[in-house]
Amino acid sequence: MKKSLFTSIETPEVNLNTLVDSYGRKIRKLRISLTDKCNLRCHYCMPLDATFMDEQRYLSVDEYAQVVEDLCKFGLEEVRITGGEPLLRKSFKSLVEKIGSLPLKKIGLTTNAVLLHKYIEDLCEYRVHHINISLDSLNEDRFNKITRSKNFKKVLENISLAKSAGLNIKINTVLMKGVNDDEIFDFIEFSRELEIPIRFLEFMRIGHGRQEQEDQFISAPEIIKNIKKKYEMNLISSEIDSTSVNYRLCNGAEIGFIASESMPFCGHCSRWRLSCDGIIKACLLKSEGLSIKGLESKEREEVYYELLGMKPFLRPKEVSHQMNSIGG
Ligand SMILES: Nc1nc2c(ncn2[C@@H]2O[C@H](COP(=O)(O)OP(=O)(O)OP(=O)(O)O)[C@@H](O)[C@H]2O)c(=O)[nH]1
Ligand SMILES: C[S@@+](CC[C@H](N)C(=O)[O-])C[C@H]1O[C@@H](n2cnc3c(N)ncnc32)[C@H](O)[C@@H]1O
Ligand code: SF4
Ligand code: SF4
Repeated sequence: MKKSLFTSIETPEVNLNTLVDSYGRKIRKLRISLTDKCNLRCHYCMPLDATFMDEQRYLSVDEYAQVVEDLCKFGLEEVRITGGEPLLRKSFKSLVEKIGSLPLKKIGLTTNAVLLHKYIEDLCEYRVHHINISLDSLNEDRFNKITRSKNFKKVLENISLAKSAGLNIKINTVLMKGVNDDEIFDFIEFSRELEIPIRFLEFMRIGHGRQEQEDQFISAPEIIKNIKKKYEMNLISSEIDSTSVNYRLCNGAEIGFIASESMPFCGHCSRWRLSCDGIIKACLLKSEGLSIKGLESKEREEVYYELLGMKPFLRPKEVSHQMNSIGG
């Protein structure tokens, strides 16, 4: 691994410290996982009898805020709250209240939306305005089968509620061959009608569904070819470190593709992750990370310095850990 560096550009007025690695990737986004637990059991993500860590190991609200505050000094701009299911965390409200007071440009939440109705006001008030919601089927039976739950109506209701409250919503849909790939055009219509962008995620080789991944995988280029038979697609410009490539269709729908398998985006990756037990990681697909729990300010800085050298340049092939354990 090449050595990494902090850059420091000082002027009389400002002190711009940024975290830039030796490949020129600036760390400006942090994903924080609030729990590895979940109230659903999406079959590609976790088994029915999943086991979770002891809550005693969780970071406290102050510990999360400390790391975010540290990183803000080094140029952090965005935080996305995830899990497991982040809305299960009992201290969710105090966490967003604290994070919302920090100098971040954008705060997001990735959720299955089952409990979203409880927190709409808090999200609006504490600047958590970018909500990505997982929805893998528009068919109730199928949704319930994929998630091994009975929450379809609640999730749809909560999507509408969040949209009416003025939150920026995006839908995340993992497309799986023989499971939900016959719904692509229904999803496009749903997105157009509700005026909510939808992103189709490639089924990644991570988590519980790794065995099925090979059979059920459909690549983004394959889906695009299919959609082009019906709609003209115009590329929309996105931030260079965006996970998705986005298009406007001729019917007005905005759709995107997160093609982590067929078109990895590691070259512009700007993300670090913080797990609920205080392990800070440079990559979603790497097991290695560094613990920041209980460290003093100077020691945390040393951890950030070391982590800069830990982000792979090429997408790792073998992944042994679960998505919910690191914050998907
Ligand atoms: N390989 C890889 N996949 C990622 C990364 N970040 C997100 N993803 C994938 O993208 C999916 C959706 O991520 P979201 O939680 O919606 O976050 P996002 O796309 O970064 O969110 P925006 O802020 O809306 O751009 C995740 O479930 C992963 O499958 C990453 O750093 N590497
Ligand atoms: C791990 S979940 C955590 C947040 C929340 N529970 C949710 O479902 O949005 C984050 C995202 O990861 C996606 N995901 C989980 N396992 C995946 C896999 N093997 N391939 C692609 N996406 C996956 C989910 O569909 C979801 O959109
Ligand atoms: S994808 Fe999200 S909602 Fe589904 S089991 Fe995993 S953590 Fe839970
Ligand atoms: S695989 Fe790792 S390095 Fe590549 S984009 Fe994802 S988190 Fe970043």
